[in-house]
Amino acid sequence: MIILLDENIPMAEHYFSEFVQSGVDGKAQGELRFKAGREICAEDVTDVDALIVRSVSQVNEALLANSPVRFVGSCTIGMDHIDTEYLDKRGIAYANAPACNANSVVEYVFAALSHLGCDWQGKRLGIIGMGNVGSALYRRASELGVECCGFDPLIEQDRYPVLCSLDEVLSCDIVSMHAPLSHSGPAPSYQMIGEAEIAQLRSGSVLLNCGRGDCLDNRALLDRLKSKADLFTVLDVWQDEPNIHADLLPFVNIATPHIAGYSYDGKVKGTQMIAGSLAEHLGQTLTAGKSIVEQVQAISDVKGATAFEALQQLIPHCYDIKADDSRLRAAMKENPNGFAREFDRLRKHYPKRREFFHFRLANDVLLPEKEKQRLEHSLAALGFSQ
Ligand SMILES: NC(=O)C1=CN([C@@H]2O[C@H](COP(=O)(O)OP(=O)(O)OC[C@H]3O[C@@H](n4cnc5c(N)ncnc54)[C@H](O)[C@@H]3O)[C@@H](O)[C@H]2O)C=CC1
Ligand SMILES: O=C(O)C(=O)[C@H](O)COP(=O)(O)O
Repeated sequence: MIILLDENIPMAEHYFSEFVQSGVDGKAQGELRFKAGREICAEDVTDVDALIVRSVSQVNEALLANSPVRFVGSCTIGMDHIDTEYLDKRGIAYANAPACNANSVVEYVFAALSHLGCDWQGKRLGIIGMGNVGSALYRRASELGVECCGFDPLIEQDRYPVLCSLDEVLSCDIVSMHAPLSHSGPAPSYQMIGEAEIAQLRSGSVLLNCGRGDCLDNRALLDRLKSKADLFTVLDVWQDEPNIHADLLPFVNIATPHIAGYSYDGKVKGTQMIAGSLAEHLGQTLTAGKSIVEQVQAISDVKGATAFEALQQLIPHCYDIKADDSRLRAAMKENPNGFAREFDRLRKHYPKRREFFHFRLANDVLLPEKEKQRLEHSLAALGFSQ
């Protein structure tokens, strides 16, 4: 079997080699091939049986019309790059990796708020899209005592009493976008947050987009930020990636190159899930074992006069979102004519980022009793090891 994979798939050999194992004569019965996701084209798949991609490869008729591909796997949550209608028509099996990096995105949101100095206690959080990511964010924020509500037109309210109108979400102190991209259907999300919705955002509120760039009208956002810089904005996803809008970047408080879901744990889980789906498609059982070494790292020397200040010190030890932001700005400054290349380069060479459960606070922070309790509770709610 010949498998073509996006080169940006960690542990790909570990999980996919068994599909091209040696035959009786010692020769491999197939091949794993790797290519940059954005460059995968029709000529690459003329003899390929399975195609394993990430979000940057457009999988559609133009790519697959003359190929024998029977299985497409995307090691991502999002599926907007896959023309499932076409694959259904051709009888090509496909799979994505639901929730693989949902925890990574949730941690990104808290890292961003912490970096902005936005103490979530007493704030209202509005979530757009209450799927795996949105509901995980909802659960975690609720445990932290944050008042939350969510907008999701595709879920029945009876199933989820926290659901509310988009207007209500937009009136919150923190608005976090986690909708998938869609252009049609009952609730198209393409530019669902446009000029009118942006105008509804309260002065001093925080807007985060960690879903898809096209759900937010970047031009309208820039207009608002230019006329009144009264919002805090966190953009992980952008319109027209990787050609992000250069003029928007300076107005955004935290800017990252679509890496909210890039924890190593989340990415490897995506690889493993898709290898499992391919095995299932082939009627096999995946034999590759777990590839990640679980280790808890102790963090000490954390200080602060409040629980939030202590968290502000602790979180960057685990995930330093400011470093992601600085790398993006520095790369764009150094190479103003090569934004797209820099965006992709940062994604390809993304440092290994472990999720919060790999860390534990090792020192006693000198805090008043009430703050101490809040810190302990917050550490557990955020998923740190004890
Ligand atoms: N920035 C990043 O690195 C990452 C981004 N994502 C994006 O986040 C999206 C959401 O991920 P999950 O929650 O795991 O997906 P999911 O499929 O579990 O849930 C998506 C939810 O959004 C809702 N929805 C659909 N259209 C909507 C609309 N117009 N307005 C509000 N809600 C709408 C759906 O009903 C569903 O409940 C993915 O589709 C992907 O595009 C996911 C992972 C990482
Ligand atoms: O899982 C998703 O959906 C995402 O947005 C991915 O984390 C994005 O990563 P790439 O697929 O673009 O590497």
